[in-house]
Amino acid sequence: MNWDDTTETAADGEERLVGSAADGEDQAVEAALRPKDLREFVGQAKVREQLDLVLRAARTRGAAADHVLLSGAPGLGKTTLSMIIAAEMAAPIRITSGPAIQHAGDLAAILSSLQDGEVLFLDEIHRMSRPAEEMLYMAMEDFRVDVIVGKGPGATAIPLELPPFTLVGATTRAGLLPPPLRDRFGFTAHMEFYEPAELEQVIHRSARLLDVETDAEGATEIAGRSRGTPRIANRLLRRVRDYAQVKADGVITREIASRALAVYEVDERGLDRLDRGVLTALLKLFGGGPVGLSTLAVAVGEERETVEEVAEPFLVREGLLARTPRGRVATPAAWAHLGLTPPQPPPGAPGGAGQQGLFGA
Ligand SMILES: Nc1ncnc2c1ncn2[C@@H]1O[C@H](COP(=O)(O)OP(=O)(O)OP(=O)(O)O)[C@@H](O)[C@H]1O
Repeated sequence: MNWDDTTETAADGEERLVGSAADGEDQAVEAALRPKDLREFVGQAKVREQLDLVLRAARTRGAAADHVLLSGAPGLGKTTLSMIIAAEMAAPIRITSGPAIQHAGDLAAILSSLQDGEVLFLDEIHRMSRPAEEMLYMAMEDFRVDVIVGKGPGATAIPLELPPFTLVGATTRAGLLPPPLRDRFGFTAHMEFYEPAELEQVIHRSARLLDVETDAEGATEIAGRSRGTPRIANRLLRRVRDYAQVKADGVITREIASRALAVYEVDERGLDRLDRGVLTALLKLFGGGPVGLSTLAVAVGEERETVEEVAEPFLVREGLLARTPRGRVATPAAWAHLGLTPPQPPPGAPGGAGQQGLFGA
């Protein structure tokens, strides 16, 4: 699977309980829920093992760790890992993001004020401006930047020595990084979506920190609806906690989790109202497709972009919908998930209406 295709937009987290970008409430509580060291960090076993080696080796040498590139969808723990890197190196951390660095001078100001060994976390590194990016090449490789003073023919480059530092770049789109930038990272890790059992661990840990009692089945129920993403798991946990406290005795069981998430219209597979609306239209109005994106969007009453960027990535990832050259097509799993029966082909016809794109004879 090419995960770049399945990355949700930053906008989707604003109103959706199952959006993977951080909303205001997430930002307020996430600091409290972040694991503080590699042992507490759940899942991503290979990344943890490799990073542990990189950091131990750097500590042994008494040097700053190699630059680290973390790629993966929003909410999988890139910011958390960057903070862990700083903590494990007993180094301070500076946090900024690509869109905040539009001029090379912005970057020069940050780099020149770094302390020896400091970790610089650069989120959305693929969104930095080109001049800043070029300055970063030299900074990463030689711990030096050329600051340009003046303009036109009289401009001069003044070299500026930097202290050794560790750049941790994070991106949802590793494919968009220019190769010269990608090549300057000593260690690159791709974060995968989490398995349900790993999300259960995240939920139990967060429940302990939030002081809410959760039984094993309650955590399983929430994990199954969390779309492989710790941020969503933590958010659903908070909504289920509200329900448990208002409508029950405060303890999260399977029954309570499932009743709470029914209120929020998040189904047992993590689809919300928008996702189900798209699937329902595709199945009921278009016999499972193929149907063009614009037609589907009109049928759902949403913008084309909303269907394409917000709903579809997860439906594709879940194997419920396929994007084909002839249009959007539902898979057999989509029919099963909504409890509907695919139309049968008339006798002698090659394949059913809903199956033409993907499964036609
Ligand atoms: N492996 C993990 N174990 C426990 N909690 C985790 C893990 N990964 C992420 N979390 C929790 O999920 C939330 C989101 O994590 P984080 O902010 O690090 O994601 P991110 O990948 O940086 O997202 P974005 O790309 O939107 O910045 C945090 O509250 C964090 O505590």
